[in-house]
Amino acid sequence: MTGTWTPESWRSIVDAAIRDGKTFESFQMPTYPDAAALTHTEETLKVMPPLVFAGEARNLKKHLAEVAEGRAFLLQGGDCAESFAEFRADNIRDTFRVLLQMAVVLTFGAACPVVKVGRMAGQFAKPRSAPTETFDGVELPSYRGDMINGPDFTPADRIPDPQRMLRVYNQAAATLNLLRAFAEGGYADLHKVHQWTLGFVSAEQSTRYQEMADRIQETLGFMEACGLTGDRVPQIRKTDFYTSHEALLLPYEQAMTRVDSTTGDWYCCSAHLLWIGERTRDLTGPHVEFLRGVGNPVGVKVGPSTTPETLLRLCDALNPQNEAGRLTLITRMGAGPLQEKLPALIRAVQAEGRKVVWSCDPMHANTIKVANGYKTRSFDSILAELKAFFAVHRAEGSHAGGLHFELTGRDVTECIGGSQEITEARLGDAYHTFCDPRLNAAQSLELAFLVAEALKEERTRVAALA
Ligand SMILES: O=C[C@H](O)[C@H](O)COP(=O)(O)O
Ligand SMILES: C=C(OP(=O)(O)O)C(=O)O
Repeated sequence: MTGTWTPESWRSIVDAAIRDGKTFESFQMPTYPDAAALTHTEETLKVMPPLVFAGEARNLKKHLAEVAEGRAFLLQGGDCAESFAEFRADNIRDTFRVLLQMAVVLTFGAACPVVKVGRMAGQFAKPRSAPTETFDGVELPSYRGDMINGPDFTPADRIPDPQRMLRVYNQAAATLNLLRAFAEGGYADLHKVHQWTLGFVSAEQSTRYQEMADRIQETLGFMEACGLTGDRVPQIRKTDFYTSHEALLLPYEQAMTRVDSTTGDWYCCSAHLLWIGERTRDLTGPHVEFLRGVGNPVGVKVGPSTTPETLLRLCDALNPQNEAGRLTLITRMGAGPLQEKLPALIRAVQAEGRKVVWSCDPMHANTIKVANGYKTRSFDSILAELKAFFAVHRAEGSHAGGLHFELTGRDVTECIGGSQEITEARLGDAYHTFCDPRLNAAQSLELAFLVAEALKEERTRVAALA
């Protein structure tokens, strides 16, 4: 990856592969049947206002630099796949609220600043394990997310339609508008910590949360008595909230890429942070080529097959200046493989002094299909991977910097276990995901309390060594 980067330089990689008999699908992108309609959509998007400003992406990078240096923690989460059908204000609010609750549990429980990033306002394209799926002897192209084709199992719905990108743009703009209003317009005021509770959270989680909220309320009272009011400490009244998604559908991401007038650098203005998935992190592939040239903070998923050598080459390609906050490595291996593979990866990164954020996605290596046909994940496997992540980083003297969850603020039954004891038999009660199973709000909060303990322990240990 040493050639000149342009927003479209990824295309020459795809074109060369197509000449060798590959297709867009080889790179988890669709072949659009109507090329003129695709071009028209791209040209339309190119002149639309950006969804985020480059300055905001730079602010996020500064916050992530604090994470990379061990002084803060990253919480990233949201839907597996956002959808057109579930686009409603209460869904956005509930996911924002559970992230806010988790962040407050982590911040207060571990006395650690938390950088909040939603898998929201753009997470509409999905890589798939197989290009087609078969039901009752009928084979159709796989659903690839609402940005690409439709979820209904009909030939018409599964045709890739570029118009969907425009709908995504509009939905992302409206979602972002509401998120900004929640984050800055009073909803996220810490004085409201009692009001963020969710009715269906178990009695145990609820009591735990209320007790913590009481203590926060008391602390705020004390701070106010000392003159530290919301006017003087804006973080009490509002919060920073950022957006992210997998940069999978490159025609869309390219069309959303703009030159920042302040710095003259290119930024992909569809979200603050973009990541490359496990299936598309090929060093010579189009996704790495595209993201290497934009100024946003970027992430890359790191599965169990990643070797130390590959990881270092990804660092070279995506963070050649070794800038803290630019690159987040999101491991997703499962507890067992993580214990086996992560130490060597951390050591390689440490030996070369690479500045990265280490985050853990405990969802994607823990997907199972159960007898009744549902795809699910067990709370215990998710927790086991999180514990292994903290333990390995502790053993290697490295900062376990963040978490990446597929979650929703709704009371769904998609993952089994947790204190609600969701069983396989209950999965069908409220299984609404468009792709992979998400933690519900109660399970998310339960994990946040457990992680706060691990984080507090890490911070106490580091403080004792200082
Ligand atoms: O979210 C991640 C992937 O898109 C998802 O796990 C793929 O699911 P599949 O294996 O059913 O294609
Ligand atoms: C597809 C995803 O994950 P991964 O690339 O790790 O499989 C995802 O996070 O949506």
